[in-house]
Amino acid sequence: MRKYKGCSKLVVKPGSTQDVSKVLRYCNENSLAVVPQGGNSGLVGGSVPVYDEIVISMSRMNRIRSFDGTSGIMVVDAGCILEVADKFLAEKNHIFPLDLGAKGSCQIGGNVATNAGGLRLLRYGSLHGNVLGIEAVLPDGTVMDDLSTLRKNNTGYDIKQLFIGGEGTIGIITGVSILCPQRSKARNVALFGLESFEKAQQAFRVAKSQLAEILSAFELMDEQGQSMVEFVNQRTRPLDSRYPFYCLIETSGSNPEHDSEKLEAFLEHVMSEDIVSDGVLAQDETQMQSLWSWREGISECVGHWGGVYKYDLSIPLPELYNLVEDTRERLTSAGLVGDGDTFPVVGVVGFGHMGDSNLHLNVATRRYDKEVEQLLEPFVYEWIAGRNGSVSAEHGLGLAKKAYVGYSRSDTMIRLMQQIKTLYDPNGIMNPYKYI
Ligand SMILES: O=C(O)CC[C@@H](O)C(=O)O
Ligand SMILES: [Zn+2]
Repeated sequence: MRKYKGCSKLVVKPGSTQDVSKVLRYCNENSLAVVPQGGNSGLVGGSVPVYDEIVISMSRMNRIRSFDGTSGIMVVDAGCILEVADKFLAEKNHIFPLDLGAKGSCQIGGNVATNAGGLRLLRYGSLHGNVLGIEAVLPDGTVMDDLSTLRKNNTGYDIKQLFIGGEGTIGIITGVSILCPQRSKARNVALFGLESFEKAQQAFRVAKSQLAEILSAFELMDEQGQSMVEFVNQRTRPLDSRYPFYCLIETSGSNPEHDSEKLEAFLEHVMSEDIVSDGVLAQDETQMQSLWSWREGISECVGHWGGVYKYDLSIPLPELYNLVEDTRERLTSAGLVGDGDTFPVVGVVGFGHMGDSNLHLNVATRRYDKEVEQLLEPFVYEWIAGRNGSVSAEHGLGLAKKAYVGYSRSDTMIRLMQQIKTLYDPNGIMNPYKYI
């Protein structure tokens, strides 16, 4: 996205928790600010050094420490790449409970520090539930060893939760223990086109009741986003016609025949009821990946023209797509959207994890433009606050939303967050200048 440019004279790459501890102790004693960095795949600038902070890269701490096949609990170093862990688990008939487009480069420590949501949350829940234990180094070098593998542990405040989504502001995660589900025997993917967002909601309702326990993803794409993927990747569309909306659903269950019958029955039902206009069911793994690529490709393809204003928002479902329409209308009526170099905006795209009410609003531009930015912010955040949504559903706050946390959190909660920050990091060395 190239929006945030970091600036640092020093990158340190610790090889162990003890190394991290020594580095932090030294930095704390000498008031040197640090930025923990995982795979650097975040979208809100959370791992970017703003002035001259020392980057602490976790890439050398990349081991899988242990896996227990009976409980499904895995313990990894923070710098372990998500895809490496998932491939390891595949051999053991398990999966990592989190999956996202950047899996080939993002690191588990970063995923946990940002409480990444991703494509499987609908089925497996958030990291707040799946992470069982954390090993972290506090700013003064103390190692907080809470690498529990217990599923139940009701012994007072659950401190590790502060590190999940804490964005490296109170300490550095060095190890994670996580509950990994059994890999499903059957996986199916279908993509379908719909005439309206109202119909997409109806399809979701039917999917939840008919596919129930096997539904593992319900994703939304709009035509603007799909036409960008088609243009940038030069691909032939999976459906013969174009529709204003598309949904991708995935099922993961234990019985291949039962699951495909269920999905076929679902498709038949929604098509005969005129909820869905057309649909395709992947016949093999290659086709499943191909259908997923129409969804996963959007994030990158929207950046093809130069810049993207990205918003990651939680919105009550019935209102979810209204924001895209309102934003499109706002920028269009200001004369900023169109073909040709004179228009800064190429298109306004909405997509996301519909099953989690999580919208990704992306405004694709030819350049970063003050007028566009002023029309977008604080408009988008005010719009969200007016609907009791969240200004960050799954990407975190980082630098991008530093000024906007108040749209989703009360003064009391912000004060408590500041007090927690001061308690853990009295010298303010941990990932400063970010949201807190
Ligand atoms: O680029 C975005 O706005 C979203 C990225 C990611 O969270 C996704 O769901 O594809
Ligand atoms: Zn997402």
